[in-house]
Amino acid sequence: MTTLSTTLVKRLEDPRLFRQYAYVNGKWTHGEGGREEAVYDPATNEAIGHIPLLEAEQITAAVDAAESAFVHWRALRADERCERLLAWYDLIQANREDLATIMTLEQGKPLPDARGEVEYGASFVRWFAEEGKRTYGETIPSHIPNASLGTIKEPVGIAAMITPWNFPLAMITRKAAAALAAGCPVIVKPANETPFSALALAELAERAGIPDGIFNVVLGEPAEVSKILCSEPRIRALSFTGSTRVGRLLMEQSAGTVKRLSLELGGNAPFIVGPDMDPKEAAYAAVDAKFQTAGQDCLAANRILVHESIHDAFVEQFTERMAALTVGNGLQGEIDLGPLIHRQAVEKAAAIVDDAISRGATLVMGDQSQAPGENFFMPVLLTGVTPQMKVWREENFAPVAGITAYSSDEEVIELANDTEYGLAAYVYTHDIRRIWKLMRGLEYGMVSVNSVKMTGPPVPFGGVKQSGLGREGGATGIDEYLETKYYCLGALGSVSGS
Ligand SMILES: NC(=O)c1ccc[n+]([C@@H]2O[C@H](COP(=O)([O-])OP(=O)(O)OC[C@H]3O[C@@H](n4cnc5c(N)ncnc54)[C@H](O)[C@@H]3O)[C@@H](O)[C@H]2O)c1
Ligand SMILES: N[C@@H](CC=O)C(=O)O
Repeated sequence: MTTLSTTLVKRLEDPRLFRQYAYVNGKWTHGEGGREEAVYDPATNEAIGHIPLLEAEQITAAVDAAESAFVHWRALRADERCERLLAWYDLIQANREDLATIMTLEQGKPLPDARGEVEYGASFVRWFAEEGKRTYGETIPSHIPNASLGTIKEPVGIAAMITPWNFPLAMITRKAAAALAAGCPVIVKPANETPFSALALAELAERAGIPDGIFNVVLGEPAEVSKILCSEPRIRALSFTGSTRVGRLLMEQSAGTVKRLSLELGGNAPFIVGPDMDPKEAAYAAVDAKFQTAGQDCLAANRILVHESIHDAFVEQFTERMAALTVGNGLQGEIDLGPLIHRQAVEKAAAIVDDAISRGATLVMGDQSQAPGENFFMPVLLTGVTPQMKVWREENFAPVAGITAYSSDEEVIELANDTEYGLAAYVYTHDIRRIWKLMRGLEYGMVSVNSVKMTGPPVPFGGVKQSGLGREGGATGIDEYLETKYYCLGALGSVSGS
């Protein structure tokens, strides 16, 4: 296996967090077929390490291990699982700096954002550690003479998790902590672009005393591994975060084993600005909501819909704020936007901008000759965006902002809903009647009013329409990994209150 890159060796306080193996049944595992893949720093295109591509039998071995380990893990008391999860949480926090460095190197996001993601990811571990103690069943007033009825909650079984590269740590912990707290073993398949954050989490899970076979990280050719995970009958739940395209595919592949599915898919968020808003306040918020993680965020404000009465003032303020954004290597200094994940993402962004211009949009800002490297894309502002353009129809997943003017609440609701996606929407207005009307009229799983920040452990995160199924986080996130068992205790004699 390749040696550690010198950049990483120098930067990590604990180099054992950087692993170039899969993690199965508590063992660091290489690929039995000898296949491997390089992982690149998107800022420099330098290989930072290699990962093994496991063979089919090795994926099945992970399921075997999870199946054996499940027996003991589910039998632990909820407070015992809570203690292991809290130990994991403490270790993630204690190693925050190294985890952030690994993340910036493999994903490209600026170091302060990576630190923020570690914090965010850890917060789900603490949340679900506690929620695991509150998986209550219920008693049901009986309609059957002399019987007691009720429900108990039981772990669904082995849970597989397939996660994306844009949030390489938090998208794992938001799923895995819920499953582990519920008593389920977990098999994670991270994105091949960003495997090292997942492997560092595995190292810390081992140190936290999470038993062998309970937290596994498998690596391989994505379509190959996913097919095995989806068709494996012993895997009872599949939780996926990623594109709607791949989500549909996994749904089809899981039909044969009728799995419990949680799907956190793409978004195409509208950002609606009412006529009563201060253009500067709204424009600054819109810049924040669009350009985080260089626009590679499922919550990114893709379609900015501004009331015609303040459109020009808004564009002026947006442009001014946007001009101050810095683009560069996330490890160096005060950077707002890192690189995109790879060259294809840059090409896709350029094609979306060209398409918009060819259909009549105006390019207000975004000079690509200023890009500091092959995988960088300078932030773009387009005005005069219409529903016919790709920038409107597709989740652009790039720092490309499109502004459209509208004239009435009815029109803006129709425009905002004109998409197959339904993850999150932003509303900026202080008019309470307008807030209520928009909140109710928008076909989205999450609506954030006058706030860019909307996520966190207590929140039932998720979308409607083709943005997904189910919710992660919050009081109900753990239900994705629990079965309800109904019981009827009959022939009890006369039961008082039945
Ligand atoms: N709703 C949410 O919470 C949320 C959060 C983060 C990202 N996302 C979405 O994720 C997408 C970006 O991430 P991405 O590019 O990694 O998504 P992606 O769908 O390409 O990949 C996601 C995962 O699926 C795997 N995969 C890719 N092709 C596959 C195939 N043919 N068969 C099986 N597995 C395959 C990848 O290796 C990765 O692990 C965006 O659409 C974004 O909106 C959604
Ligand atoms: N920002 C989102 C991830 C989407 O890409 C989150 O908080 O979950």
